[in-house]
Amino acid sequence: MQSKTTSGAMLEAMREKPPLVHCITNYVAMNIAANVLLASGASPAMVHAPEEAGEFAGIASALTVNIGTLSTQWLDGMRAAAKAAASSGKPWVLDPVAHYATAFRRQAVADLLALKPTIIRGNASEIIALAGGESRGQGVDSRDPVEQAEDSARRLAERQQAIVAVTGAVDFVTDGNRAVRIKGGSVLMPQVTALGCALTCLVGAFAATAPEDLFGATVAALATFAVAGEDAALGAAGPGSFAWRFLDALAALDGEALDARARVSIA
Ligand SMILES: Nc1ncnc2c1ncn2[C@@H]1O[C@H](COP(=O)(O)OP(=O)(O)OP(=O)(O)O)[C@@H](O)[C@H]1O
Ligand SMILES: Cc1ncsc1CCO
Ligand SMILES: [Mg+2]
Repeated sequence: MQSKTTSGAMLEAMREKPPLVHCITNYVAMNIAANVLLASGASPAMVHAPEEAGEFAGIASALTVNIGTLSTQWLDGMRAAAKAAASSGKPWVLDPVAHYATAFRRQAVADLLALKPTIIRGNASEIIALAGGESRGQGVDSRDPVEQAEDSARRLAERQQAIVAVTGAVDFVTDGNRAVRIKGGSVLMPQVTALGCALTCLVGAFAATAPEDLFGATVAALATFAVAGEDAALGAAGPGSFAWRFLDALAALDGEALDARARVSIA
């Protein structure tokens, strides 16, 4: 890999010193996202009220913002938190859930992009639309292959000066200059709601652990999901048993196994 420290070393470092991760995510995702962070060794806190979100972002080591179940109040909290994170130089991750669906979401994402997220994580339909292309997404679900979003991701990364992660059957990460693909996971993953949202929070956790290598941190989070997803699929009878097996697989994964099994290639 291209980073100085490996994905596995980052996972071990996170477990050694659990980072406090400020997550503003949606109602659907809050529980699974918090459990994903705990199983991976991070310390999640779901804080969205505008009265406290800015203050809390000052305490946490990284922020993640997800517009899945948006309201005006929540958006106020997101803006306050993003401003606080940006002004104190902390990494913050944007998950632009279904931003193409309504005028309210489009405006919200434009406002948040102006606050310069350090990392953007979305599915292929979201990233294509964010770069100005025609996406086939339906609500929160992607209907485009990741390969089709790769050029969009590169353009978006250059325009925003951010790292862009596109997830799907084969994930893609770019900073506009470098790019990698990550294989793994399971077809059951998009059958379990909010796993992508939970992954966005985990990207924040790795970014908090390795703020000096945000590209490597993003790859580490995606590789962690890819390997744990393969393990969880082994005995799963369907999405229900996959979901609990996935948490167990995350908790059981160690740095050595992650490095040995991560399938990351330069794109
Ligand atoms: N067909 C697939 N095969 C393997 N892994 C997959 C597949 N589709 C998605 N994944 C994995 O599922 C995880 C979530 O990515 P996905 O693209 O489904 O997010 P999302 O659409 O934002 O999800 P949500 O909105 O439900 O939170 C990622 O780790 C991704 O690699
Ligand atoms: C189903 C759903 N609706 C709004 S957010 C969300 C979680 C997956 O993105
Ligand atoms: Mg999503």
